[in-house]
Amino acid sequence: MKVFKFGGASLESVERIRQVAQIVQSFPDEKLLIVISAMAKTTNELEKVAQNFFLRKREIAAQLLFNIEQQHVNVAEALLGTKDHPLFIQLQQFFTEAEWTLGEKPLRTYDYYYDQLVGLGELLSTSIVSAFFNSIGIHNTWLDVRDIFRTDDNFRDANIDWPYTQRQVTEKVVPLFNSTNIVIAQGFIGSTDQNESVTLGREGSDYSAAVFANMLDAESQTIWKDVEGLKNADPKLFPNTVNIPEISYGEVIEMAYYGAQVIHPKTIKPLQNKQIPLLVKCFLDKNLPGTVIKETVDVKQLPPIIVLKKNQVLLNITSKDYSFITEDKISDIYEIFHGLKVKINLMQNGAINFSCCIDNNPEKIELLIKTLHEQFKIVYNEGLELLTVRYYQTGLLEELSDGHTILLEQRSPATIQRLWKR
Ligand SMILES: Nc1ncnc2c1ncn2[C@@H]1O[C@H](COP(=O)(O)OP(=O)(O)O)[C@@H](O)[C@H]1O
Ligand SMILES: N[C@@H](CC(=O)OP(=O)(O)O)C(=O)O
Repeated sequence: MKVFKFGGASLESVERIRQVAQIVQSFPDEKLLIVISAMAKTTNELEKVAQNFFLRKREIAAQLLFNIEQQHVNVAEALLGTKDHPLFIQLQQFFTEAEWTLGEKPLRTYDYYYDQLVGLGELLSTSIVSAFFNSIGIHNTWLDVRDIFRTDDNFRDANIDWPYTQRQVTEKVVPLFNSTNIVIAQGFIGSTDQNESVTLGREGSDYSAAVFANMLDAESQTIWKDVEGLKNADPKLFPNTVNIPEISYGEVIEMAYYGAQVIHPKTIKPLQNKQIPLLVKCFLDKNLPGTVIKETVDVKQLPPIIVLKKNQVLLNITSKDYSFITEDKISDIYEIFHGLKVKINLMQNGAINFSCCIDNNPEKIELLIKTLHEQFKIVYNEGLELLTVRYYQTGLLEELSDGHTILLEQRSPATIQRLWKR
């Protein structure tokens, strides 16, 4: 059994979906559990639907939803060559359910409504791909992953109930492979014990695939991307990147921790626990070697690994009476960050101040500053970038930093981080 994951970029257009079909066809007789994300940009569009609904701008929300419907119906029609197919009834049902949600008064939290609306993207994309595959002879079974992945009600970042979900996988998913070679399921979503839809965090489909791989004891998980494999930096941000043929789980966890937006940070643990290799392959050319992520790889083989996080904010936190920032105060500061679920990307403390760098997330930052302000004086600086280089070399570091004003720096033998203003 292999687990495949196709992300939004691979479903960007009718042509790309046909390319995905060709990849799947090149694995005849394999048992494949295929996890699929929403078509490119759909999740962002659905977020706008949720925001407008919550702001009680129902007409705008309904119009945005209608646009998404049109776009999906067009793709489905282009792939199937007809509108006379049960798929269109299924799509209609999904949209009717979303319209019911839009008809409600938003009495519960934003995160709850977000999850009821935003997971729609994966239900649509999987239904379309499944129907298209069946129409061209790639026989498969469509699975509603909300019947399998049981989570808590931590909406927008739900946690999987592993024992319950494992039982569901064993009792409901494994038997499907007696009558089909291919099962298609949604990434990113699950459901609570009250049958409320949840999402697992943005870009969480890699993680969904890893949960399946773990629970199915898969021989490997492959994530199909628009890049030749895992590279030493994001090729959209840096020229002259190189492909990394082999890298360890630990190193990928570090990359994700520092903000590399290529593999979801939660993906590795379920795979590492069962020593399942993670392959990163290019859907544009499946013959490229890609990257193998496994337990041990000699770090001497690795090039310098570069991660750049944009849109950072530096907070300088000082006690109001200029007293020392000692352990008790640091503990208060941590509690505030933890309570508001704000991740610190870099921190440093001096005698009377504590500096830290966080993502500029407008949803959270206002409340964070307000809460910190009750005890501390806050100065903040926006529009910054955080560079992390592992296995750094001086020449490269100076080249990358050239012309930038460095506001904070931290280094260990393996890693350097620099927060700068361009
Ligand atoms: N170190 C890296 N190696 C390769 N790609 C990277 C890296 N860091 C960031 N990326 C970006 O990840 C993108 C692919 O991931 P993503 O857009 O999330 O795909 P999908 O949504 O289809 O799964 C690439 O186009 C690339 O710009
Ligand atoms: N569609 C969701 C989940 C996901 O993982 O997408 P992708 O595989 O395209 O990053 C998102 O955009 O967050």
